[in-house]
Amino acid sequence: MKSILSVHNLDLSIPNRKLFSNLSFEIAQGSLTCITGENGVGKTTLVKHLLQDLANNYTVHTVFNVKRDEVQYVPQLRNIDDEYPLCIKDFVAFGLKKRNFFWNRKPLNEKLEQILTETKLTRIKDQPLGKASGGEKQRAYLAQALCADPKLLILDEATASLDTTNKHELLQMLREVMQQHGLTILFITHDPELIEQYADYELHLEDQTGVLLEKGAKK
Ligand SMILES: Nc1ncnc2c1ncn2[C@@H]1O[C@H](COP(=O)(O)OP(=O)(O)OP(=O)(O)O)[C@@H](O)[C@H]1O
Repeated sequence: MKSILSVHNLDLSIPNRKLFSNLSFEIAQGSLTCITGENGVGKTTLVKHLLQDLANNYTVHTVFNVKRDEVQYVPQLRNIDDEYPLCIKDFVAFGLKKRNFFWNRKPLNEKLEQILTETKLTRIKDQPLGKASGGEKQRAYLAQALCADPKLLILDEATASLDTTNKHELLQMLREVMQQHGLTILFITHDPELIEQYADYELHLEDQTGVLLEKGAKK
């Protein structure tokens, strides 16, 4: 197994509480791993800590086979209210890396349209994101993250507010884009049905430690 991330004997505390003690696990490249555990166990804190180590090149407890700008984190909460003015396409385009002053618009536009197609947003791309449904918003967050060409994509409770149909649609989409873009995905969730159907692995966090379970989702 080629790992994209390995964690060795990590201790992690917040003020007045130890979240993890001697936590060790590896994440396989090209896999979809669900991170599970009770509310407050430390899933989000762990992910944020790993990203900090990566950004600071701190390799005592964590070894990454990606660079920080190859990782996209889609957070649990966003401030997108009904009045949010940007249309879906413009919101998604924020993910494009336009570092070069002389960047050529045509390939970037083609890439944007391709990602809008993959995330089934083409039909509604000119509508305001603020008026989009929960499922459409999640697809827009995913599309924006894909525009940055990540190798590792981390989604925090992306299905929490979605109905069953939309949850399955998002996970099916994730498996498709995973293959098309050669991605590795970490997906924080509480949903056992989604884990059984779509995860290759489950990293279950409990009692200050974690156990990695093989799930073997359909490829
Ligand atoms: N900066 C901080 N200062 C103090 N406490 C914090 C801080 N960040 C997180 N916590 C606490 O750490 C614990 C773990 O929080 P975290 O959000 O990582 O849990 P989680 O497993 O992602 O939970 P959920 O499933 O509810 O999203 C919680 O009790 C939270 O209140």
